[in-house]
Amino acid sequence: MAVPCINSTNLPLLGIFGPRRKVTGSPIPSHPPGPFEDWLTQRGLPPQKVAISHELPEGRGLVATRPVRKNEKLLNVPGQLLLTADVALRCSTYGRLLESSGVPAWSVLAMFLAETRAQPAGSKNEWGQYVDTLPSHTRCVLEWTPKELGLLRGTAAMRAANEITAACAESVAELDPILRDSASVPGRPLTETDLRWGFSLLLSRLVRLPGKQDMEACIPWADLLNHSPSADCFLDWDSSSSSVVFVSYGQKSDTQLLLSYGFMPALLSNPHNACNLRLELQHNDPSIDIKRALLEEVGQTGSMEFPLRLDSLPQNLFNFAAFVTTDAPDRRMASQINQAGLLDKAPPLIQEALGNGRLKSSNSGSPPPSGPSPVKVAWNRVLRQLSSLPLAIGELAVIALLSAIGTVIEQNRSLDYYMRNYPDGADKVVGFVDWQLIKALQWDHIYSANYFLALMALLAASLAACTSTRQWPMVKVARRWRFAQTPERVYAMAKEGSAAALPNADVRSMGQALQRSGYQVFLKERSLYAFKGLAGKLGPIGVHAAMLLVMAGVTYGCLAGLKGTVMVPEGGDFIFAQALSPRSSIARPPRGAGDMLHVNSFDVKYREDGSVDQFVSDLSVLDGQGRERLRKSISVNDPLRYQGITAYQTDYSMAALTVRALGSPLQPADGSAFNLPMASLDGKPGVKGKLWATFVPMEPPTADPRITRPRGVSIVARDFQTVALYKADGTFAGIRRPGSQKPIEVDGMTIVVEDIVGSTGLELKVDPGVPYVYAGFAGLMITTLVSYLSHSQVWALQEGSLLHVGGRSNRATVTFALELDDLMNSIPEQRSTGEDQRAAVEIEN
Ligand SMILES: C[S@@+](CC[C@H](N)C(=O)[O-])C[C@H]1O[C@@H](n2cnc3c(N)ncnc32)[C@H](O)[C@@H]1O
Repeated sequence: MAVPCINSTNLPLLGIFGPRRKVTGSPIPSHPPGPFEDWLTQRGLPPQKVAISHELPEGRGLVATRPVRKNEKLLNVPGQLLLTADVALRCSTYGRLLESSGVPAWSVLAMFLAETRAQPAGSKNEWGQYVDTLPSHTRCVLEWTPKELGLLRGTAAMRAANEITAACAESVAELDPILRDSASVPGRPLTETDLRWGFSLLLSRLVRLPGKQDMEACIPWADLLNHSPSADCFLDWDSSSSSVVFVSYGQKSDTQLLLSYGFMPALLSNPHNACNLRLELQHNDPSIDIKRALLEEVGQTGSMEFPLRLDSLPQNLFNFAAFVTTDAPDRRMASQINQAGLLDKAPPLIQEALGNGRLKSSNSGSPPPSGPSPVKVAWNRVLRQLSSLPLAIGELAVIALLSAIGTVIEQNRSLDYYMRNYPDGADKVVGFVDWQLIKALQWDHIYSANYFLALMALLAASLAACTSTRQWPMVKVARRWRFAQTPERVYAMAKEGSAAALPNADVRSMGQALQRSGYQVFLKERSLYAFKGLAGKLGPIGVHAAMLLVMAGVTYGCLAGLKGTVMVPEGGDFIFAQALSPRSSIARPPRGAGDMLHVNSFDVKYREDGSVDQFVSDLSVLDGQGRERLRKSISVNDPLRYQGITAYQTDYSMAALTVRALGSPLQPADGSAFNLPMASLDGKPGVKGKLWATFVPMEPPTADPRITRPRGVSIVARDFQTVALYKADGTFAGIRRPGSQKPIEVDGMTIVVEDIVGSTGLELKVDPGVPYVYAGFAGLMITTLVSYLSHSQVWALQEGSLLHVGGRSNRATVTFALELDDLMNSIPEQRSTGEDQRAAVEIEN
């Protein structure tokens, strides 16, 4: 007699051994044997220690009829009582159709149950007696109305319910052609409802028998055993009297029992009740990349699901939680995530895990590690906050905003300038910007304002923190040689990459091929690890370093630089040091600051249409002895550079008007030309744009107190091309081109405008940060390009004549897959050795 030997620890339905512990309960009467028991006996069921009872809280079930010893066999079910798919195919009217359709075992059984149920009484097949005892409803999810299903909305059970109903619908659809055929068979034609009943019966009764290669079967008699979550795997019983025989259907959660079996254990009575908890790496974790890389090494991803049960917690949940929360992830912690098992005592572990983030499970036997010092924890926290991406983006945004303000508002001008251009009161620029606000917020020198410099320092700290907490550890991980010791590891490492098993291939040939393609190859016995493009991992660090260099250069330039503006008339000169003022107390004048700058000439070049083309100053640098050290004509965007000092052409002015004015008391007796100083009318009421003016007196100065304003001709110039002359009474007299020698008679004077003497406006700068800024930008360009290099890794493991190869790349994955394909194709095929052939024969045998 074949006995289905079922162990309840890995089996959904039955246990056949006695209980591990006693339970108490009132004796429950068993049912007197009826036709079903007779049928069972006819089919070889031996006398049992249990009997059917119909008066159980769970409905029908089995009760023990005498005391059962611990580990005693409880049920003996003969082989001919197993209703398997093979048996069903043999007994079914649709056997051939079912066989040729290739539907799975559970569809065959569902069809057979439905078919048998539909057969008319008296002409049922040999399993009719059994099928007639089956309940017409199981209350499993397949019988729920859409409204009832809707109650699950928003719960994890909804997904499971959908999966079950979808699987059933798919199976029913597969059986549809056979259903249609059932109309031609004697008896009632089968409907989808019949089939669904069959499937719902199987959901609650089908057993998988591990001892019989996981064969699926319905087992009359044994399938009358009810489930108890506290059955302690096998049975609950009362040794004193007939007791209810319970079996554990397996360590099932309430949801599983509700959906598949149509009942729920009493609240909190099911220690196997579980709900899945998903833990993920935190997106703002500065170590997220390194953690991902470490998890990949151990074949995990950044997200894991853990079944939470009332009685125990999965050990690796804590190890994963510790890994997620730690500031110092390492390989050892990552490898502990794969530790299987359950913890019985969770709370202290939880505290420790979340307290210091470096928990080891109590099962490991060793005392928990002491953890990092509070200073280190605080330091790590600061680093983590600093390296947060949102913070860095915020810093950059504020710097960009302040830079925009600095671009719009002229920098380092006089207070007078700001008072004139940003008046207070009703004329505030854009309604709120006035000179007081500009001064208060240091917008007149925003790039050297203390808060701007502090912001730059903060950004620098963010970049440095990101480099040390994220990028450098990533490089360290990438530099490690990681050999795969099993084929599974090869394929796990190559996850989302390319992998293949090459027959008759040699790991050394693979190594040579990789080497030829520029990989660095490491071979350890049968295992190979190769990589290239490590620079791609270093690139981002270089980008950060270059940005830091640029920022350091800018800051150094701001603090240690000197600055000044001068307006020098043609022929005039000045000593650099006199015009330069330090930007902070640490600024030192450069070596050439004691030398002199002489303006040989200043010229304005005009286009044909009269518009200004360029301002050109011819400058000479003279040393203490008056020797010319450098001469250069500078123009806008083409400055003079001398020993760290840069002189830019930025402005111009009119210094004097050279005239001859016959009739004026200023006219020298020899009739030669003389200079009249010109004054800027910039900012005067009614004046727009640049305007200069001078005055030619008609009379000598008088001591008469009644004459307060001398009389004379006003000459006004907007550019170097023309001047306008106005009579003493203010009326317009005429226009003249300087140098045209054309005289004009005004108020009794004959005036000839010879020339306008210009002044060149120079901006002087000493910026010791410039070399660093340039170097930083050069580095930025190079490292940005380097960052785009792919970091590719390949693993290979020799297993007999089979070579397992896997690889992945962080960029250009398609190109990498093609490259790896080509490499694998290029490996010469090895002839199998005699040993390999022997091994193959043994396996076949
Ligand atoms: C394998 S059968 C057990 C025998 C079943 N009571 C019968 O009368 O045929 C599984 C079904 O029994 C019922 N059942 C089993 N254990 C139960 C329990 N502890 N509470 C309520 N119903 C239970 C459920 O309807 C379940 O779908």
